[in-house]
Amino acid sequence: MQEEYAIQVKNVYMRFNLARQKVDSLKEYMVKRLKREYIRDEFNAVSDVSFLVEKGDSFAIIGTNGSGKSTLLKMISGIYKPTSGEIVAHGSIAPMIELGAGFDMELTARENVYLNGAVLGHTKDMMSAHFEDIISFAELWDFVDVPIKNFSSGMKARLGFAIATITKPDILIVDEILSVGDANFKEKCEKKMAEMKANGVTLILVSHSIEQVLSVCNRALWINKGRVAAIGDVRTICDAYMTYVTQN
Ligand SMILES: Nc1ncnc2c1ncn2[C@@H]1O[C@H](COP(=O)(O)OP(=O)(O)OP(=O)(O)O)[C@@H](O)[C@H]1O
Repeated sequence: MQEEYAIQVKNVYMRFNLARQKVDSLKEYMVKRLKREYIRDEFNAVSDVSFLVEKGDSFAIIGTNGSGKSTLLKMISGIYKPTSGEIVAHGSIAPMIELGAGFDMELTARENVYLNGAVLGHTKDMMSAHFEDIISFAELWDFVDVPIKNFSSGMKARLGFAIATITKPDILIVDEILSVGDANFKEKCEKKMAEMKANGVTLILVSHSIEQVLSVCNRALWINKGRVAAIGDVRTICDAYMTYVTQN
């Protein structure tokens, strides 16, 4: 793989097993399995997906509900191992994928900054050095010693985004979670993403807001039923996707 690429995804598949019937106990499960009555449906959430993200690109992944966007992001972040295929990433990755991932709901915002920092591979000193900036960006000074189980989803997203971006990753992966933020926070995040972009950070963004995708990204992948529908310049791909959505 050539070094100008931040991420290479090659012929990637992700297969899930779905239980067809409800089983209430382990005993019932074992009996059904022995009798071969327990049937599982296998399906590919992602099928034969290949693409390259160049260093410094802001790359959007768009598609309808259930098309495989989050599954793809989880594989790129190393949360899921592809069933087959290969993913190579050059550089450190900060994933902001699931709201609250890397957080302990019983701990305070202050404690979670250190916990989440450790999950992302950063030292305590590093997190202390950035602590004030993180809380300021998230605008959470009034809640810094409150357990985050009492936070709204927008407050959790603010904290997660502030931690993920303060540590200057090479590749920032942002899933739909920004959608829970209010208009002011969304604007702040977009500004921050633009600043990171200017500093050469590669961004991968999943969003249902075509407006946001067009304002933040330069390239896009449209994924449909787990397969690549189209890939290229952001405007061309968004136009094709919007035409498809309005016709279906
Ligand atoms: N852990 C899992 N086990 C089984 N099926 C799963 C799992 N995670 C996702 N799926 C299924 O895989 C498909 C793709 O899901 P995914 O969350 O990647 O879609 P998405 O494009 O991110 O959707 P949305 O826009 O609704 O967030 C869906 O049919 C979903 O039900």
